[in-house]
Amino acid sequence: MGLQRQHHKEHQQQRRRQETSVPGYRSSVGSNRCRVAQTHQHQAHKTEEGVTSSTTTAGGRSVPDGEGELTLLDELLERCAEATKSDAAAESSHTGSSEWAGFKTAPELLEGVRAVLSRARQRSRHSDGSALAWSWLTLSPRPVRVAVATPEDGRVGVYLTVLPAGNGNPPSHRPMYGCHMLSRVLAGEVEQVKSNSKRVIGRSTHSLETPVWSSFGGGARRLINESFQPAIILEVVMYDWSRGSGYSGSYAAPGTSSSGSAELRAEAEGIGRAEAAGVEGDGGGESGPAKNGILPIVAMDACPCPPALLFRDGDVYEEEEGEEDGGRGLTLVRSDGGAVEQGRAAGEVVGGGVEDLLTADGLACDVGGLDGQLEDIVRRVLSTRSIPTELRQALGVGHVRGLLLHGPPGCGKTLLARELSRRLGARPPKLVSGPEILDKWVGEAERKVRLLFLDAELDHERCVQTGEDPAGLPLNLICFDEIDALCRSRGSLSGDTSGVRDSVVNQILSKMDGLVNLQNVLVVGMTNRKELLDEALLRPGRMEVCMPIPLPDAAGREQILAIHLRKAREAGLVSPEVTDAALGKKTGGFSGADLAGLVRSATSFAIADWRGRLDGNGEANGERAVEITAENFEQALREVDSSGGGRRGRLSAIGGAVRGGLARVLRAPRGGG
Ligand SMILES: Nc1ncnc2c1ncn2[C@@H]1O[C@H](COP(=O)(O)OP(=O)(O)OP(=O)(O)O)[C@@H](O)[C@H]1O
Repeated sequence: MGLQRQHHKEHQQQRRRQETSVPGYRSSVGSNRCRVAQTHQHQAHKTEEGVTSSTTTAGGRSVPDGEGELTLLDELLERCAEATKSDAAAESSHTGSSEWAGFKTAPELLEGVRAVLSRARQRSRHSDGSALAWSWLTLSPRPVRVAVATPEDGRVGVYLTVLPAGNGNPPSHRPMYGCHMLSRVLAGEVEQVKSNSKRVIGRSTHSLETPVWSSFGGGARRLINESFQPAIILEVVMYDWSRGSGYSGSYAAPGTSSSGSAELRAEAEGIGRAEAAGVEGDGGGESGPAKNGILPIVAMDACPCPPALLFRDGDVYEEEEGEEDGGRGLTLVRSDGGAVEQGRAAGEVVGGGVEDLLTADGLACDVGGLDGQLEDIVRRVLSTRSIPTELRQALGVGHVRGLLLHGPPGCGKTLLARELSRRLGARPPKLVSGPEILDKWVGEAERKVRLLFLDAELDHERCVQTGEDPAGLPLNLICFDEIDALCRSRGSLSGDTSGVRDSVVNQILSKMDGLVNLQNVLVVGMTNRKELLDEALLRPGRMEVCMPIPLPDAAGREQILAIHLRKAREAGLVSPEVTDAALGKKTGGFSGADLAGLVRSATSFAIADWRGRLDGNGEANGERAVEITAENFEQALREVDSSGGGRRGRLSAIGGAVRGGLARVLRAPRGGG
């Protein structure tokens, strides 16, 4: 108690200091909404997995990450304390959630949760990997999961789910079978959790509408969560391992189940063992063992389970229901009491995305000059994903899991990958750049790589456990820009970073083609320096399809110009004398980026012309507002050419070819050697 209280006290002081140093920053429990909104403002600036992180924008101000996290954590603690009190009162008056309390009572659970949160707060003072869970809570729409063990055969999983604002949430939750679940909104706009459960007592059916806690026993439930505001929801899943139910997460009951991601489990349980052995500074006190019958922590990590895994589309649930006491469900009700409708998660295309792309026209509208490449990508990478599984199995082929886009800068590699992921990604795509992954902390880069593959692995694991057909799994697209920064030939570097890079290469290789044969992953790598890549990465089964993305030819340049002039043309702001064909001929050696720059430059000349024509009243002398003319393009060509456009593209293409040739020569086995 002592040390923990001391930490808490210190932190309260720190928070008070924050309040005075950050204008407008409030910390009372009543300011939850503001806090959560801030949290999500931060989140909006993040890349997946919080790969880059420096500051939080809170109401336009800059707040160091750590401070924001700690304050949020404190607040959750306060909330838990309040909840414990109110539930204790409810139970003592027999009005609370005691019906499911045969397993553990709400106050006891909350005590356990509080203990976990307290420890997490202490740990988050250290800038080591274990603090990641909390930074993740504040940065990610995915839940942080804290697993709390009971001394008997059961285990209690605690999910803190951070829901982002708006409609981009996964719409429904998938329960673990045979679990009991409770949920409470700890902070945020969602104030009421309404249970749709129906229970038959005697001859009458009672609808259970508990405003705060909801309990569930196995089977399906639904979380309808479109268009509500950000919230942090605490869910407690009580799970009896001994029943061997179909729990689909990454934790396994100690000593059980050989399926699934052993690595993840090992990682989680590794932390757990360390916790149980008191390796990480516990501080004793409230979080000591077996308080209220709950061992406070077995494991805590940045939760690998995205809501999309736990919570799936409601329609799916309708099918899975049909148990005797069906009709279970969970509806989140907006704080304004408004209707909450069911919706699909943003970007949830699933399967249909592949079908749509099969003509290659779907992509061609935004990416120019790469028709041949698009057709090849569709044929080599996507076609197996569009045929029935039986046919694919009869053909004896697996899916291609890796695609490498390589070529000179500015020719559309990143653009193509983005378009692919936008149109194809059933899961929100993960786009990271190689240098972002590298980290000064030992093991951190590898961990970031593992996290990138986590969703796919968990999906896969769920299929293994439930016997579902993995062919129906949504595709996880992982894009590494500048992959040469990560996957250099092993042993080619010297100095401090060489070991890190080598083990990152190993990590990526093992994820792409490891023991678990993930069919639901497509890794897209992009590079200007293919010759630097580790050859093992390029072998079939890994980055199997290597697609050159060269400088566009005249026809390609026409297409790209048409794309970049499309909007202005539609608005009637481009002179008819400007033709893509004529411009295409004049821009030999230009990359797509050069052409985009050319259009921007011509537009700037057109705007300058228009401004020059304005009279004193701001009227453009009766002429059309802005018109991009052929003359503007001539000016732009002179400007862009003098700054190296085109020439740069040509040189870089020549440089690439020379480097590639050299690398091949150097790698070739020496004759007679
Ligand atoms: N084929 C293309 N079609 C349309 N626009 C293009 C094309 N190629 C490049 N562009 C334009 O150039 C910009 C930069 O291209 P992109 O970042 O995709 O190039 P890249 O090949 O990934 O370059 P780098 O290797 O330097 O990262 C794009 O956002 C787009 O505006």
